Amino acid sequence: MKSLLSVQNAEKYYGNKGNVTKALDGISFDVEAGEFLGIMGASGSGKTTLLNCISTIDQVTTGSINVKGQDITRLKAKAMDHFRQNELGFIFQDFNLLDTLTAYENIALALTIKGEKSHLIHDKTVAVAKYLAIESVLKHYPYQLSGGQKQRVASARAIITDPSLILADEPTGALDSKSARLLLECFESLNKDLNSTILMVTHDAFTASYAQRILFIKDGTLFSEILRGNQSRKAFFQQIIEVMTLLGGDDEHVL
Ligand SMILES: Nc1ncnc2c1ncn2[C@@H]1O[C@H](COP(=O)(O)OP(=O)(O)OP(=O)(O)O)[C@@H](O)[C@H]1O
Repeated sequence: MKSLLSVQNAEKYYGNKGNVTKALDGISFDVEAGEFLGIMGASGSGKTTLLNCISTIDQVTTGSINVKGQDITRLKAKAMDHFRQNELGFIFQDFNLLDTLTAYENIALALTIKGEKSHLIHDKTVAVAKYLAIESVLKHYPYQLSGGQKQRVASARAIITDPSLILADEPTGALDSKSARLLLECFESLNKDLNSTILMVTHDAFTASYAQRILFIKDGTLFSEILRGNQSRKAFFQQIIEVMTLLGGDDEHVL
């Protein structure tokens, strides 16, 4: 089966002669459609750089990144916009909601920009909101929402266009543990019920334990990979902690 995402020998250098940082050092991996993949690693290991290169916010120095067979490192500006709009959904640590728009308007924005018919926008927005249990707050502005509600609005916004790939960067970073659990259960059902492909960067073992597979990155390269398989989430959590210990650090440093 062909991969949805294929990263091959990706290298990324920052800086210039005499002052070069190698943020990605020849990393390669594949993600199948319908996978829920976690990416972990110590601070500075290259997680955000990797996510930024996949999302075309940044560009690899060498190597290729294929999404649905298309090398996205070679896209021209217009094709890149199209790729971002149609293939990707973004979820950020700090929500990135527009403060002057209601939850409904935030969620519907991508469809509004696309020029979809308003009844279709309405039906889709309400359906997605119901799915994420935020239907009752659709008329609220971001300042009227809890952190957990904000992140579920942001998640609704990310999935409303049915993207091929959902990219989440520390999605639970600003949430209390109850809201984090609720959000991760939403991710789990998105992945199971709707077959959404999720790529989630996190430093948190609890958050990562909701993924099916985890890549551990060290110094811009792949250090280890573990699969949840049939084991319970708790057992997987323990396995994650063990790899984090091997990576060299405690909770505070390995992340
Ligand atoms: N724009 C930049 N210019 C120069 N160096 C950079 C830039 N962005 C990242 N780096 C460097 O690249 C390396 C990888 O950084 P990156 O932000 O990808 O790590 P990370 O794993 O996401 O870290 P964290 O968990 O702390 O967010 C680090 O050494 C960082 O200092």
